[in-house]
Amino acid sequence: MPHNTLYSAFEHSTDFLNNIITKWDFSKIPLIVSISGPQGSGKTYVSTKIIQYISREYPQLKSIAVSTDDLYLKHSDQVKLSKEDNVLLKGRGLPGTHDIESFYNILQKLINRDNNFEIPTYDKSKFQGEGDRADRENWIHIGEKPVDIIIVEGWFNGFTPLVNDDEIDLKVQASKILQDYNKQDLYEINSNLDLYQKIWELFDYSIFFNVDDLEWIKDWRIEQEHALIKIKGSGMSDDQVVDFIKRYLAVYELYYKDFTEIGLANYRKISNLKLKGLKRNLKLTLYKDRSVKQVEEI
Ligand SMILES: Nc1ncnc2c1ncn2[C@@H]1O[C@H](COP(=O)(O)OP(=O)(O)OP(=O)(O)O)[C@@H](O)[C@H]1O
Repeated sequence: MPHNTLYSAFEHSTDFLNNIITKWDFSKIPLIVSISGPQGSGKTYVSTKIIQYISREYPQLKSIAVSTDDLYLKHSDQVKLSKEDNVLLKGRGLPGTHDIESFYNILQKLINRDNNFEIPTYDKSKFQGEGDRADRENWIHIGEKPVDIIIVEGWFNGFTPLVNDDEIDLKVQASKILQDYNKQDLYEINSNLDLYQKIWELFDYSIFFNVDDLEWIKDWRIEQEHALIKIKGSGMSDDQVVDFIKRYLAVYELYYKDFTEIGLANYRKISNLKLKGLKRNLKLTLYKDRSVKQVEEI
């Protein structure tokens, strides 16, 4: 593949995927690809373009994109969770705020090639921005034809928990951001993350965005909010954005560096011999303008 940094993240992603799609035996099992990257790095942008590309280049294949955001807890369940002490779980976003069982069951249905069912989506504008599951007419409807390619987009896809509290304590010692939080709260996030591993294990391949400076997330998020204010007339102030992003930064401090070094750790057995030699992760290191600085397959 051309490791050309003039190519966009989308072009690198489709090069990577072409290699897999042309060898994949779709009569056996659908292909599940994770797209992971920090807030604002371009996951939705790239996923959407990939889906359009697949329907153009491989019209016989049916593809869908789902986001882990779609499986946030229903508003009533998030309200219950927010009443507990952990400040990191007050509001949607972090490990522990998703309906993991439903998420897992949906992926299993897709793997089993079920048809005629629906995948929930999430409406962030409900309850004055607190969000809730969207109305049923806005869910993804899987029709008669089962799905061949599933893109699963999520900001902490593939993150693996630290093995014990001592490891977390070491991270806390090294991070000012983490020192603002109660250690028990961090331990709880870590055990919540453990519950997502069975979902990550269903991912066959992973494309992820690596950034050199996590401070960019704030600027990207501020940029998004300014765009929203322009369109809708309201949105968060810059200070509110900084406050909002703080909880997320704690999770990056705990797991991001480790994840970007190894990529997706566990995986479903790939039955197709033709695919055995292919690396499972496409790591795209981005510049702040989201152009590609470095391309690695790991
Ligand atoms: N490669 C790109 N070229 C041009 N614009 C881009 C590119 N990638 C992303 N954008 C723009 O940047 C903004 C953020 O991108 P996007 O919503 O895809 O990020 P995200 O990672 O899905 O963020 P979040 O986790 O907040 O949903 C969008 O306005 C998008 O159109």
